[in-house]
Amino acid sequence: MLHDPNRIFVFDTTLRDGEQVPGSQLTTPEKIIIGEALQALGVDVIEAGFPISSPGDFQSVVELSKVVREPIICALTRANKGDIDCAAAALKHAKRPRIHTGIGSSDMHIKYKFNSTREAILARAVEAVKYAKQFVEDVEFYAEDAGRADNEYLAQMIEAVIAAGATVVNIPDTNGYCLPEQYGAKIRFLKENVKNIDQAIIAVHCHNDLGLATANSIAGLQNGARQVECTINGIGERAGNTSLEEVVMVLKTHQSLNLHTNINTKHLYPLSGTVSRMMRMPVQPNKAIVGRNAFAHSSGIHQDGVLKHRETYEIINPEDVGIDQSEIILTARSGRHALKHHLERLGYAIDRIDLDQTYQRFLLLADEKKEIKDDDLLRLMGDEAETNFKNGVTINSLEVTTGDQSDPEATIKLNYKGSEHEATARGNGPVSATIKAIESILGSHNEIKEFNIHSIHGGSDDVSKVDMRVIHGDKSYMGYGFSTDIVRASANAYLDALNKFV
Ligand SMILES: CC(=O)SCCNC(=O)CCNC(=O)[C@H](O)C(C)(C)COP(=O)(O)OP(=O)(O)OC[C@H]1O[C@@H](n2cnc3c(N)ncnc32)[C@H](O)[C@@H]1OP(=O)(O)O
Ligand SMILES: CC(C)C(=O)C(=O)O
Repeated sequence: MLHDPNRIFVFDTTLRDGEQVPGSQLTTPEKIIIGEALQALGVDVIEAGFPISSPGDFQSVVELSKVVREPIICALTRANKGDIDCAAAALKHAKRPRIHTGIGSSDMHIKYKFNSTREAILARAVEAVKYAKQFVEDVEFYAEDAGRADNEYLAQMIEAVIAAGATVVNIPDTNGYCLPEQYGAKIRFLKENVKNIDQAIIAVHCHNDLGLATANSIAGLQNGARQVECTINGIGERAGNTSLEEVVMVLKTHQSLNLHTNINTKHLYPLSGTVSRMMRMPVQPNKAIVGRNAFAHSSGIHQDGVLKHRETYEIINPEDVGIDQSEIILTARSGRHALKHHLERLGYAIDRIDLDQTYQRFLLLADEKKEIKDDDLLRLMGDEAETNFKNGVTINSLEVTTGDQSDPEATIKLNYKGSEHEATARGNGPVSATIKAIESILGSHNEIKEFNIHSIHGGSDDVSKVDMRVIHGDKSYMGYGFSTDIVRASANAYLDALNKFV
């Protein structure tokens, strides 16, 4: 029934299973932003919510259905009429609606959750699919806890729900229990033993309780499943779901699997950041594909290799997932090649430096600090004073008003081109007001790519250190500023960067 037998349909459930993470609940406008980004990413199905669960979730499915028109919009239900009625109502504006209904299929669920029998549960499954079919053509059935279900019984259930009209049959490893070989064999068993299986698409929906969600999903796809259910950053109930970016990049990297998706992988990293911020779920630094360290190299042998030929230590081109470039992080485990690379990047003429001697001094500093940043290198090279304010744009005074009753406002007096200039500006915070005031005097706007505030010792009365990367033309300049006032430290950092090119 599929045009392309090797095409994998990506079913994203960030807004439903992902949103089951405690503290990650989204508002309707947030769901719409993520939904539109998922559409741009190229997912085939968006599971938008569980409409019966709350009026807010119902409304989110309604609103998302109105504006996100390309992917199928799916709503989850239990196997009962009330849930299905509610999902059908929530999907009434969807261009391509799908109801996702289902029930537990393992003896554990049948006995303890439902206090029921296999026969009665199978009958409820069929009834739910038939009922959902009265509202929409596209009905997906989930056999909850299929990972622990008896394969013979599961096959009977799947055959019955396909006969009742299910277009997609989802075989969830709800508790992340299976080994990849077991899960792959389960999908193969269904392919071989369910008579009408070719009338539906098999979906894999794996949880990560043993860290096997991606491996299990791939095993399922290798054995005949053609829809993968996943979430951005792998978020979801308990240890999470299969991570969309992982499964997509496995398929892209291993062309020999001969399976492909419609995902525009360059959107993966930006969308990971959006989801992380909106759901208040930081991405672990070593997370595959989208973690901060996924393309960061910090040990000398690796750094040397990457600098000589990126692919010695990178199986994925960071640009393919929307990351500008890999990072070479200087630590006490770095070698001369990495140090030279950073010194050259900061504009030092390497032929005028005694690299061995600099490297020894670098190691002493690196043993004291976990990471050597640009400002540490500048200080190591004794260069900071030289670049700081060398073109003479300096601050004479800075007054800032801020609070929660009006927009923050900054008035700044700068020494610029031999005379004093004053400007006032408003922003969404005191730092943005100050930067805008500086820019109105200098008559230029520069993008700030990175902006970090650190306290040196830790107290609220501490000196803050601000570093920022300012983009000017096709170059970027680091700026550093210090002050007990974070706004003043930010202004100092901005001017430090500006003075390198003004
Ligand atoms: C594996 C998954 O991720 S499934 C999705 C999980 N997501 C959620 O649960 C979030 C949304 N859930 C909710 O908002 C609420 O739990 C609701 C609205 C669905 C139900 O709330 P309540 O009616 O108060 O029931 P509660 O959640 O306490 O218990 C679940 C009931 O549903 C039944 N049930 C559970 N799964 C199913 C199913 N697939 N089909 C039919 N009934 C089911 C349980 O047996 C229990 O019924 P009982 O009251 O007869 O014992
Ligand atoms: C609702 C189903 C698909 C689910 O989330 C699970 O079984 O994990």
